Amino acid sequence: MCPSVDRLQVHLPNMHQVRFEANQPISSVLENPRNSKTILTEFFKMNSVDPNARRYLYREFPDHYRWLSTSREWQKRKSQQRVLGRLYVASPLEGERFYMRMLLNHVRGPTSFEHLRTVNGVTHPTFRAAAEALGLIENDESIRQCLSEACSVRMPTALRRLFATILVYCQPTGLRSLWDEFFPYMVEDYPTSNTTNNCVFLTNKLLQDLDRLLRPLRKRISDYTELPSLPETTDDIGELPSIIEEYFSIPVPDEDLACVATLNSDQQIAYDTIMNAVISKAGCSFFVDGPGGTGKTFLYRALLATVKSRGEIAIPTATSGIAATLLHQGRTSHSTFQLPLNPDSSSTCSFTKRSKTAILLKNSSIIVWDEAPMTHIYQFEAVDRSLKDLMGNDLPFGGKIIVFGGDFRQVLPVVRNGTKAQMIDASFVRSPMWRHIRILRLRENMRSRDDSGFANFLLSVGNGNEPTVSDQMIRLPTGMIIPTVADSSIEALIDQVFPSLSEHVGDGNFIVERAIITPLNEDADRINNKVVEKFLGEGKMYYSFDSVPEDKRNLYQQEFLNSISASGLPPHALTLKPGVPLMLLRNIDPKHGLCNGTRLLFHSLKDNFIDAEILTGHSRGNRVFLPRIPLKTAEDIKLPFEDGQKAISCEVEFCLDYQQVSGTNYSTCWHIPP
Ligand SMILES: Nc1ncnc2c1ncn2[C@@H]1O[C@H](COP(=O)(O)OP(=O)(O)OP(=O)(O)O)[C@@H](O)[C@H]1O
Repeated sequence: MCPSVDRLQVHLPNMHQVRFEANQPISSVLENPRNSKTILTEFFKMNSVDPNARRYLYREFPDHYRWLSTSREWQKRKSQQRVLGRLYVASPLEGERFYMRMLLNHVRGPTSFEHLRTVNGVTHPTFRAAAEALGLIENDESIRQCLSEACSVRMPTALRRLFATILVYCQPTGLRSLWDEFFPYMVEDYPTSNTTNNCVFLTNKLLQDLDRLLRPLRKRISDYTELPSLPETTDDIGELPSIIEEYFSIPVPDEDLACVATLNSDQQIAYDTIMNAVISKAGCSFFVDGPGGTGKTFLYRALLATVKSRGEIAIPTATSGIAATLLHQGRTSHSTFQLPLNPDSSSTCSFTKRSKTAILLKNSSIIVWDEAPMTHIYQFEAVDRSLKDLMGNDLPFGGKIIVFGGDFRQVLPVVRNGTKAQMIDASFVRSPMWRHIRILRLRENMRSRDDSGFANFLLSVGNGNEPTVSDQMIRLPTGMIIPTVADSSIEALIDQVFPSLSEHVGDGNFIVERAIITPLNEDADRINNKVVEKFLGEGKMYYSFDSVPEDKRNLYQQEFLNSISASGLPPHALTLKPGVPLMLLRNIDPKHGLCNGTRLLFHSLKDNFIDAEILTGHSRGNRVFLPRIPLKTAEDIKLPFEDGQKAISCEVEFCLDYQQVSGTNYSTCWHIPP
């Protein structure tokens, strides 16, 4: 019974229920002013006279105002009593009432039905149109609008990438008309051909470019039959030698080659040992073991650059997309080996012996696999089986030179709801192959060279040497703790991590070096909102469109779906301002630097896509456009319905990855004291 619940009417103008006696003349019923006052109309009235009332949504109103049924009016609540407001249900089949209810759940302080239909100064004829203008419902035209808005920025490269992303993730209908409409904008930066058939030249060039963008996403332009087809002569880019040609067409970065000259002593020993194996073609596997910051990635870059500059193939891969972006031409291990999504003890990789993947693997001199401790044992076994088969060699991994690397102190394979023992059992060290692997150790923390206290503390936590206080909690050194200050601890934390934020708006280097890490989405959302408030200017709210497939009876109300904060999905309402840092939550296009964990800088406010600049990885500095993408919640997530779908408004969240707590990928790593 506590807190009490007030039910709130939801009715269209003059469509509310009125009670009257059977013998009452209808004219007296209509003339009685009491009958035209409802909980909703009086909510509007209160908003028009009391500025304080405008702070609340309709459903929040009963917590601050009390409905007096005798006088039929709202009155400011004096007591601290907690009251919940619940709006009566409306089904999408009811049309306008459903959309009005949706608006009531998002618009604060409406003063009339007409005001509720007004978005950015425009009064829309229907509630549906208003909900659409506010970005609450998906529009049949949304993909077209997204592309046409993107055209106005006049960045054909980003536009072509956006078009490829839409092809893969958004399943657009009427593809041919989208192509026809946006073709001129996508080819704007191409040189014109002197040949008579300039249009054919531009079409083929665009098709080739799109095909190149689609390949890493495992699609081909020919999969989209509505589009013009790529002529035979140009469609053979992916034939046998071309994959190797493509590999060598990208030059070795000078800064990676320069790493070789500055290796520290541990790195040098590891480098020499591995290079000797490469030169003598002695098939063996290594594991580069080093706590966070000891220069594992630095060593891989040196190795990969040296091998490639010798004219040999070096394949860089990593378990997560974000680690892959740190390596030149790096791809996730899923994509490199075409690993099954849910492998078991007898799985193999899905590439065939004649595929391009197989050609590249077979001809490679070295494979570097970063973040190996995060990979499930079955995935290593699948790669081992497939490489043995490919190479016709029974040595571990078919006799290939593989350099695994990572840090077992960081993240082990994720076994959802698994115990510690299950996670350890799923890890590489439990594989029979582990005993064939030669361990190379890196010990000097290169990231915290000027802060040995922090480096030692981190190592002590990672090695499990730090004394626990109770419940396996460790005591943080006082210097790392921000003292609790009544209600403003979060503010103090934000000021510490992002000092003088307003002076650094748009400063990618400042932003990318700092982060606040928190294990719960709920806290991340709360902190994000506070940080975004500190940025100057008006924000733009991006909403998700949430739905449950097959929910024909509309069992799940919008506000319930909107309130779910599922792992891996951004919040329903995401406020962004220019200069705000973002983090991508999906592997959209790892090859071009867009993967789970990529950090971006939000550029400008657009209604239908996010215009941002990549701040991390090899694609740093590139501008990208991210459309709305349909996403599903994970299948094993505990929701009261199966197969829940959450089509989210955008892919980004200024939120922080909590996977790397002990890895300290960020220079400042603060823990919020409990
Ligand atoms: N020999 C070196 N000379 C100069 N700088 C180095 C050297 N080795 C590593 N660094 C620098 O130290 C920092 C940490 O290195 P790196 O990212 O390679 O560590 P890591 O072991 O891969 O860390 P993590 O486990 O957190 O991913 C980087 O900024 C890198 O450029």
